[in-house]
Order: sequence, then structure tokens, then C-alpha cells
Amino acid sequence: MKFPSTTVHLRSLQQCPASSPFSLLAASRVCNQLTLPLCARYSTCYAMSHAPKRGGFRGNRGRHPHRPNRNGANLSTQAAAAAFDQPMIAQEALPLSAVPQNVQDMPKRSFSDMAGGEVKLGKPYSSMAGQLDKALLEGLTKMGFEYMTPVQEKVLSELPTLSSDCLVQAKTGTGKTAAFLLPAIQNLLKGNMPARGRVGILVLCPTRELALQIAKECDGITACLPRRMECHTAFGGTARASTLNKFLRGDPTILVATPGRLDDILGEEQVRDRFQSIQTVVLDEADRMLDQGFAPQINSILRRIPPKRDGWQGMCFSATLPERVNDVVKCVLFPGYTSLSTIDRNEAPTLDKVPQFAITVPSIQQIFSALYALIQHEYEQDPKDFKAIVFGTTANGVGLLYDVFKVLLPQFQIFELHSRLSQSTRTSTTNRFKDATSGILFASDVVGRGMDFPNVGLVIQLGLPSATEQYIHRVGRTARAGKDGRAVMVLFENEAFFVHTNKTLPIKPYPFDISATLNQHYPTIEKAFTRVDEESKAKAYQAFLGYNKTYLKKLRLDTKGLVQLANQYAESMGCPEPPLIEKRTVGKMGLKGVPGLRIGSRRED
Ligand SMILES: Nc1ncnc2c1ncn2[C@@H]1O[C@H](COP(=O)(O)OP(=O)(O)OP(=O)(O)O)[C@@H](O)[C@H]1O
Repeated sequence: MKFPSTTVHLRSLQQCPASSPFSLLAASRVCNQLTLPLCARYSTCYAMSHAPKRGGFRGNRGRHPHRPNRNGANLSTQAAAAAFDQPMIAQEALPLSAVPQNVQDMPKRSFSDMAGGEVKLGKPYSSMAGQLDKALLEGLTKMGFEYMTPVQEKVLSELPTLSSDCLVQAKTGTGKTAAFLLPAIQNLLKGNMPARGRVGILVLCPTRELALQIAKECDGITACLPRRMECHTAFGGTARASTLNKFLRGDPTILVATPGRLDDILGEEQVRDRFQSIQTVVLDEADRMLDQGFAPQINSILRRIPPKRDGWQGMCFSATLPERVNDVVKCVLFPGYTSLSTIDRNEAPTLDKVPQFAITVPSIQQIFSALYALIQHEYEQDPKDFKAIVFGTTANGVGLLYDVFKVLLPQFQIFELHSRLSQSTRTSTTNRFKDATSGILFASDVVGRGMDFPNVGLVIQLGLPSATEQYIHRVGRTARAGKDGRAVMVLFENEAFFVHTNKTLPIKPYPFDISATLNQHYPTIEKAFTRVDEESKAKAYQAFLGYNKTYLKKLRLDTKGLVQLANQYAESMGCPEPPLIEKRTVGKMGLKGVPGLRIGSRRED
């Protein structure tokens, strides 16, 4: 294990019984709280213990401290060592008798509470008194945000002014949302508040779920302001008229929107009028917002709101900022903008503490049994509060996984989230999975970026992610806010190139050989598929063809090979013959005349 080499000024050492890592951590927290007001410089007291033989203290996922840690790391030591990046000047830790008996009495959700080690402690928010409005600080306290995360600290202390243009990169789950909301809101509070009914801050993000999540965090931050600051949302999948009505009748000082719906409602002059006092435009998941999919809508939005030269602030945030982004950010950032990053140039872009693995099976027909075996194995290793996300490649593919795995794994609470569901179902499932202590979510990329599902300990990716960045964001659904997590890819032979071509990603072969168990699962899986609707299989088959058609070269396949592969996939779903596919669809996919397809209509006349 690598420890940071920063010099540590150890001023005081307090010993406590080795058998009690909880008390140890609690003592260090109390020490931190007591020393806060005393120190002009930031000071921290750290917990460090000899971990039990095979593992260590697992952080605040609520595990028993003596349970073995599957990652094999001594986490309490790791946490303390990582935290050693900060000088220690605590005068004296308290005797253990002074530590509250119930660790849950401690402030919740503070990164300093988390023994994960990756997210180092930042300055306390209380040190921002005078720079951030008192009511905002109160809101943060209520949310349990006691210390700044590194990206929050960087943005709040290194931006030339709180209204400066910036491009900011920080790893997934490290608090970027508050890092852009705080300066933008503070900027309004210091005299730039728009008139009633006008938008002061516009946040653009790629999905509806993320828009709701950002709005919720915004409401938390502004909760203690003496005058309510309304945060509205605008996204597709909801009635346009009611969104518009709410927006026009309300006082949307902050608007969080997805590009399509905003572009649509900006067609109304009344709506455009509301943007005349805009102060800040944020692109969250900026690389996604500026890619070819969204760029036309973003450009159209930017043409309809006051021009950049009017002086509004542009903020672009993401965990992934590939080079190509620099060419396009100029639509929202003026030259000379501030670039901030908490990620070292040579560092892997994923969280260091997430062990990442890949399982490669020889044929596509083994993919379902491999996933089944993997989930079972992971669960057996760590059954308490088992909460996982399984990403599939397409909405219909995910729908199929949900259908079969709810039969295969009746002991779990199973969820599905993808674009083929109604918006109300998507919203309620998102909320239920956020609140769930355990369960398995089968998801498409609608929740691949930005979404914060607390305590997800495992992310599985089945098949190829659409890009390296997407892989990184999906992995980032685990180990958020300083917690632990693991990530596993399940690929078949032709897809294995992903691991070899992405050398910067620390993906290792899965440490347990599941291949021996695959055969024994076939009958169970076969049986489960008899309970899955044929239409669900047909849709998944078609989606499989469409998705993999875009990767033909990388998969080292021609169109004939692709159809053969899809037919094997259908066979593994228990289809006696390949599902019918409409002539029109075959044409659209560019598969006209390819042998192996069964052309015809599935609709019963
Ligand atoms: N200072 C803080 N103290 C405690 N918790 C925090 C703090 N800042 C953020 N969080 C929590 O950490 C989690 C992750 O934050 P957030 O969603 O903003 O991360 P992110 O960097 O935007 O992630 P992604 O790259 O996936 O979009 C959330 O639950 C958030 O409420």
C-alpha cells in the first residue's frame, strides 16, 4: 500500500483500546470538533489502529469493524495515512469516557467521518464565515456538510472571484454539485439577485434524474435563507404546459434543466424574457453537454439567452474532461478562464480505492450465467446491505436483465431504470433505490453519470460501455462521498479489447474463477427465461444488434458475424429461433441481405 509522503507534525498521541476502532474514530472526531475553534490553521486528529488480521475498519457502511475487508486493505491505517496530508496539531485527544456512546450521534455525511481514505479532509465550512453567507453555512450544516471536499475547497479558495469563469475536474462522488452551486448562489446574494420571476442561475445537465437531484441539493443549501430562493426544474417526460406554467408563475431564481426541454420552452418569448438578468450558466457533466449529442441544443439555448459578452459567469464541471472539450468550452467560458483539477495528470481517473476487475467469458452464451455467478459470489463475500448497480448497454437489454433476474434472484429487491419507462416510474424508482439499504438496480446510462445513490458497494458493467468516460462515470456510482466500493466488468471474448486498450484504467482479472460454476447455472437460467415475455427477448435481441453494429470493427466482426452473435444471444435467452425483426428496422440498421436474420412482423394482426 502506498502512503503519501507528506511530512506530518504529530503533536499529541492518545492511546485507546485496540479492540475498539469505533471509539477510536469517535475520539478523534470529538478531538477535531474541540480543536476547531482553537486553531487558526486547520488541525486534525486522526484515528489509526492495528487492524484485525484479515481486514480492517470498513468506514461508515455500517459494517462490523472486525469483518474481513474484501479489498484486502487495512482501511483504518489507509484512512489515517491518507489524511496525513494535513498537519496534525490537535493538543490532546479526550479520554474515551467523553466520547458519545452512540456513534450515530455524530454529525452525518461529513467526509471527515469516512474512513475510506480517498477523499482527504478539507477545511471546515465554518472557516468560510465572512466569505459565504451565514444562512448558506447554516444550510450546509443542516445537510451534514461539515468540511469542504477538496473540489469545494479548491473552487471556493482558488477562483479569482466567485463569479469567474471556470473549468473544473474532480473525481466522481467528491461533491462537485455543491462546488458549483455555492459560488453561484453566493454571487447572487452579494448584490446580484435578479428581480422576482427572473432566472439568476441556469444549470444544464444531461438527465432528468440528475436535474431533480441537483435541485434537491440546491434546496438544501438555500434552506436557511431568510427569503426563499426557488429552484425550478425543466425536463422532458413531463407535461410541457404545466412546467411552463409553473416556471412563468413562480420565481425561478435558479433553474436546473435538461437541454431539450429548455430549448423547447425558450421558444416562448415570455420565457426568454426571464433570462435577461442571468448571472451564471453551469454545464454539469460538461463533456457530455458539449458532445455531439447535446451540442446543437446547447448552442440553440445559448443563442436565445443574453450573449456571453453581457458578462454572465460560465462554469463547466465534470469528472472527465477529455482534450476535445477545450475546443468547445469557449461557448460558455471566455479565454483566460480558470482551470481547476483535483486529479493529478498521471493519476487514474477513477477513484483509487475502487478495485476494478474484469471477467471475460469465451462466448456470449455464457454472459447471463457469468453475471448470475458473479452476483452470487459478491453477495456471499459481503451479504450485509448488499446494494449494487448492474449497467447494461441498451434500455431494452436492461429491461430483459430485469425480467430474468427478478426470477433468478427472488431474495433481492430488484429495480430497473432506463429510458423506456415513464418519467413517473423513473422518478419513483430513483427515489426508492436511493432510500434502499440493499437491492440490485439494473440500469442503462440514464443513471450512468452524476446520480448519487447512497451506499452502492458494487457496480457491474455488462458489455461495452459507450466510451472510456462512460466507464469511469459508471464506476463512480460506487464509493461516493468517501465510502468503499468495487467495480466488475463482464465481457465476452471479442469485447475484451476494452481492457487492453484502456491501459490507464486499473482493471485487473477478477480474483475468483467463476468459470467452473457456469455450467451448473445453465438449467436455472434456462428455466428463468421460460418466465420471461417473448416480446422482451425480441426487443433485447434487436437492441443487441443495433448497439453492437456500431462496434463491428472493434469487435472484429462483419455483419454476418454480428447476426450470428445476436442469434447465439437469442439462444441463450431460450429462443428456439431468432426473434422476428421488421424489414424496415433491418434496413435502418444497415443489415439488409445479411444471412441469419428472420424478417417479419411480430405484431399479431
Ligand atoms: N462537504 C460535504 N460533506 C459531506 N457530504 C458531501 C459534501 N459534499 C458533497 N457531499 C455528498 O457527497 C455525495 C456526492 O456529491 P456529488 O453528487 O456532488 O458528487 P459529484 O462529484 O458531483 O459526483 P459525479 O461526478 O458522479 O457527478 C452526495 O451525497 C453529496 O450530498
